[in-house]
Amino acid sequence: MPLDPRAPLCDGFDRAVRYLRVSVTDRCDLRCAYCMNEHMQFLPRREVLSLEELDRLVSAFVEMGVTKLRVTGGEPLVRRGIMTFFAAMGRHLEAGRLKELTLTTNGTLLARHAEELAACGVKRVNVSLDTLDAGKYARLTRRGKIENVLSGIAAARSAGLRVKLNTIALAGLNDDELFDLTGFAARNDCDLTFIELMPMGDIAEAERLGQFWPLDALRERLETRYRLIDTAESSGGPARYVTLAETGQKIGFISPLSHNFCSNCNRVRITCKGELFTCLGREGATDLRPVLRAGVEGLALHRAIRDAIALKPAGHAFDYGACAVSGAVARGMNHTGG
Ligand SMILES: Nc1nc2c(ncn2[C@@H]2O[C@H](COP(=O)(O)OP(=O)(O)OP(=O)(O)O)[C@@H](O)[C@H]2O)c(=O)[nH]1
Ligand SMILES: C[S@@+](CC[C@H](N)C(=O)[O-])C[C@H]1O[C@@H](n2cnc3c(N)ncnc32)[C@H](O)[C@@H]1O
Ligand code: SF4
Ligand code: SF4
Repeated sequence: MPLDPRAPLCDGFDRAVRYLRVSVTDRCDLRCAYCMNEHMQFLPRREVLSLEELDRLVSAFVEMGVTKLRVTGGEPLVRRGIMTFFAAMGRHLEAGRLKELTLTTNGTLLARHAEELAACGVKRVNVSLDTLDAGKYARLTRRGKIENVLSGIAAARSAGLRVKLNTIALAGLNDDELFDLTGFAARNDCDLTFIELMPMGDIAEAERLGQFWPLDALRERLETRYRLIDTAESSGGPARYVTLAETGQKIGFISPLSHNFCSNCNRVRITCKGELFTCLGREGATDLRPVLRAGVEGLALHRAIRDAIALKPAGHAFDYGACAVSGAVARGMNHTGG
């Protein structure tokens, strides 16, 4: 008897998968030093799924019980026609199948698209911003202009979108800006989440080790100025939240290295080539593109997705020793979508 497509997607560790992250392009208008090589080679266009194919693929996951969709990349807003994809996904929100449609962006093109995103049903956006210093920003991103991100954040707020800032904790880069970043988030009514740097992509080991700033140390520094109140709040993601007693603002910590959260994982990822990665921190994917392009989706696609998720790994193996990184993944974050 055919399996009910709405039967919960579950892995071998009894973790229900309800959250899909889709990397709609591996391309980006920035070249953040911790994410990609300066001379990054992007995928040839023929390898990338069309927006119509991505729609069919994502819709299969929605039919199978995924309720949260995050669009990411590369930089999702550089993909031509991407607003038609958001508009198309809006139909799943209207039908009540999706509870949340959202995106993670570097913010450079947000000013142009914020109103339209809100019209498609997006309620909040995550904007990556690691420094408030224009010079540092230009160096870190190897080309970015911080004013574009700042106007993107302002436009998102004017469009009624809730903004969460994502900041990678980077030793020697933003460890002197902790209170500036916290103050900026408070003044602009943004949530703020700090993230530990993961060993992914083509970055030299010594550079990774030098940049890593564990969030326990960041938290200790935050405590020199604020009283941190732990909260039980969860967005279903890996972040743990505190409230700053003095300002009432919410600060999140995503600590894959120092506090592994894999046992509660609820997510899988698809790439713009149609690969299904069931774990961000492991090599190995299932190629769904041939099934999708054979025009036999329906049951065959559902079965391929279900079989892959059944084999989802327990978690990553990232570790920073005193002088070596282990468990690193060669695939860049822009490929899988962060
Ligand atoms: N190891 C690991 N890191 C993750 C995972 N999901 C997100 N992250 C890290 O957290 C960063 C921020 O993720 P976001 O895109 O803001 O997504 P989120 O934290 O799930 O978002 P919310 O829905 O706001 O909770 C990513 O860029 C990754 O660095 C995951 O499944 N595993
Ligand atoms: C790969 S980007 C894709 C979306 C968009 N371009 C952006 O920057 O928000 C998603 C997130 O991954 C984070 N990221 C990239 N490389 C990382 C790494 N090695 N460890 C942890 N997070 C990383 C970025 O800071 C960003 O917040
Ligand atoms: S982190 Fe995002 S903005 Fe920076 S290079 Fe990677 S994909 Fe681009
Ligand atoms: S590393 Fe893998 S198992 Fe752990 S939270 Fe991320 S995707 Fe889930």
